Amino acid sequence: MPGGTHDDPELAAERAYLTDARAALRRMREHAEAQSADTAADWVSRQFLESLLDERVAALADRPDAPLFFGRMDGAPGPGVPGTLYIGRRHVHDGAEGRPLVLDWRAPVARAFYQAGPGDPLGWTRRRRFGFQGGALTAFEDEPLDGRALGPSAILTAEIERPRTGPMRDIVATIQPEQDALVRADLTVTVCVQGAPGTGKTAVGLHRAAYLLFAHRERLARSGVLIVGPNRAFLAYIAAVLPALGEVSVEQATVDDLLGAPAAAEDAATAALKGDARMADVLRRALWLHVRKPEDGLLVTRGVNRYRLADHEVREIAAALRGTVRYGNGRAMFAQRLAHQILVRMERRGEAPDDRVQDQVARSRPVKELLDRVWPKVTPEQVLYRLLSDADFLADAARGALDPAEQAALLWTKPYRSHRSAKWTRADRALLDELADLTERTPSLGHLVADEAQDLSPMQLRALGRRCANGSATVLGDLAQGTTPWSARSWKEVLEHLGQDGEVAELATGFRVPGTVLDFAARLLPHVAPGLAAPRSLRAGAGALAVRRVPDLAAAVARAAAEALERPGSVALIAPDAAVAGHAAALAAAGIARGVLGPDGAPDGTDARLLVVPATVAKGLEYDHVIVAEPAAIAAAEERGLARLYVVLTRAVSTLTVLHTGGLPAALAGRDVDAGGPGS
Ligand SMILES: Nc1ncnc2c1ncn2[C@@H]1O[C@H](COP(=O)(O)OP(=O)(O)OP(=O)(O)O)[C@@H](O)[C@H]1O
Repeated sequence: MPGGTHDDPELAAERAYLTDARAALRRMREHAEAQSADTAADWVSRQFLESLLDERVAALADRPDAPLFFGRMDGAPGPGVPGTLYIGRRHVHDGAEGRPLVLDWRAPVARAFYQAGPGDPLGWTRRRRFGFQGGALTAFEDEPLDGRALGPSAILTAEIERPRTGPMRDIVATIQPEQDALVRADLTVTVCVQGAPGTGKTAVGLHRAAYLLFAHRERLARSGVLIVGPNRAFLAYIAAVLPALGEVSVEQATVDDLLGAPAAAEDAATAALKGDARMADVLRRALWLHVRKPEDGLLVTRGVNRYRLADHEVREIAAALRGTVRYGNGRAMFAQRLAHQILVRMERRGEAPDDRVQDQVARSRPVKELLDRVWPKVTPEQVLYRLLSDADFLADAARGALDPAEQAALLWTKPYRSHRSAKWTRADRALLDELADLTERTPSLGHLVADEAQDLSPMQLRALGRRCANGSATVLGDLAQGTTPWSARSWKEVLEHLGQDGEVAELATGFRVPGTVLDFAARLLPHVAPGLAAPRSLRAGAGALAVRRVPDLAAAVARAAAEALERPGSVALIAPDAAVAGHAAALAAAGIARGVLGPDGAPDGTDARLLVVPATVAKGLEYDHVIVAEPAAIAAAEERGLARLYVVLTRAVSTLTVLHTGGLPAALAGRDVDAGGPGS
């Protein structure tokens, strides 16, 4: 029901309202700018106040490209709520009377904009959505909430089909009811979202972070919010969403950023074994094997006096602590408890030592020597080094957890000279993190969002779980897009490894991928995730798919790229990793400007509209036009190659062109595919 043409008086009234709201925002900003930090009592407070005021002024900027409001609700919702509400990215009020002109989309009353429907209008009679071009209000669309069935929203469809240029955009104007329910889930609740490609999981995770920061600003400002994504390209792609929603203080990181980048690679089977949750027990035992049974007592001399603890007393103190506290704390407590017993001896002799004496004894040479024999200081690197290089030590630590063949697989074939020269792999990094936590507690954040979580190993999930142990998490992913040998088979297990109780929700409507393309990719589903239902797309996508057998791949790629570049929006050629350099060179030779994403997802600095993307980096990304070169080679390149291909085939917003020379993988082939689509 699109409404509002250019000379419509109602559209003119809405434009006038926008002008008023912009003027009010300008006044709010001027007011904030006029505030002074001079009232601060001291220099430190002044600095703090100045930065707060700067932040406030920045938050009140009127971004010309981002509409100040995008929706309006009319009706009689109940006492205390105005009959008309405008919903936007932030609160705007009329300075003189404090009258709200625009309501932040995250405010509780704004929920109706996303949730009200003919079945449950929540007291409202009409929802209006606004269409903008640049910063100008150009159209509106009304949806009556009086029981009549709603047609699809033209503004939503236009928003989805708007060509992609640059990084991911926010979706505040068009969040769908089932997405909104996840975005607004309570801070205490861990939400786990299973969703097919393009159902908006990433968007939901980012908007949930923004919502939680609004609803629990103080608490989360203290404890922090972290977004974890699969690689640099993905983080760069999503980086602009939260700042556009006014949230600049959310940390975004890859697992490598958190745990340390790998310095060596290893085979998938070993990595999978190291990522297995059984390693947690092995590591715990390996660390505690360093605590030895005390053989001797303790003799402390102070001046002419000597104080003695019998060997059995020392043993009792060690035994009481062993395994009940973190290793590092245990060492400190062992020293203190020994010193305390010495103090008791002193008191028995009529002395009156104070706490300082206990500290001195705890730091004394005899206590230190005993500590080094019984409860030595060890670093995570020392423990893991020993575990991976000393077969007997590994056998002790892994007894009952790993069989002999698994133990043999863990040992380095060529051990490093020392723990200092060891080159740690990505899986080792998670083990080191576990050991660090067994030694000293990892601080917890308030909330953690983990995207593409299906790819994380149990040990990596445990590492993330530690970082939200006193908070909650939003876990996002798709079991069908699991491409690592340790990819999750069930969300229940993922939540268990993360250490969080959570509800699993499913998003079923695809917003990115046109229907014909999604149906084509879904042929792979029975092979990659047999339990999952085929996703359904919001858009039919006639003419969006072309699958061509070609005699000369390089020539066909160049032709498809040139055709795609004639259309608006971003273009990607996704190819097997090993073929990326060849395609990049061939395109350059054909005179077609292109950028290349590196193996870690870092762009090469060129700003060409066509990007050559290695298949293993494409996860989470999207482009208007996607060309996939040689799907069979993508499928054959790795153990879960069909899942990788499923990811690759679901990156397109408008068109997908699949080019192959030697046939498609059997799982994908069908009689109807070598025809039609873009450019035919
Ligand atoms: N409610 C919505 N309104 C408009 N666009 C939407 C909506 N939900 C999702 N989208 C768009 O659909 C696309 C896919 O969203 P997103 O990347 O969050 O999906 P995803 O489920 O994480 O996909 P993948 O599994 O492939 O990583 C994005 O361009 C996003 O902006």
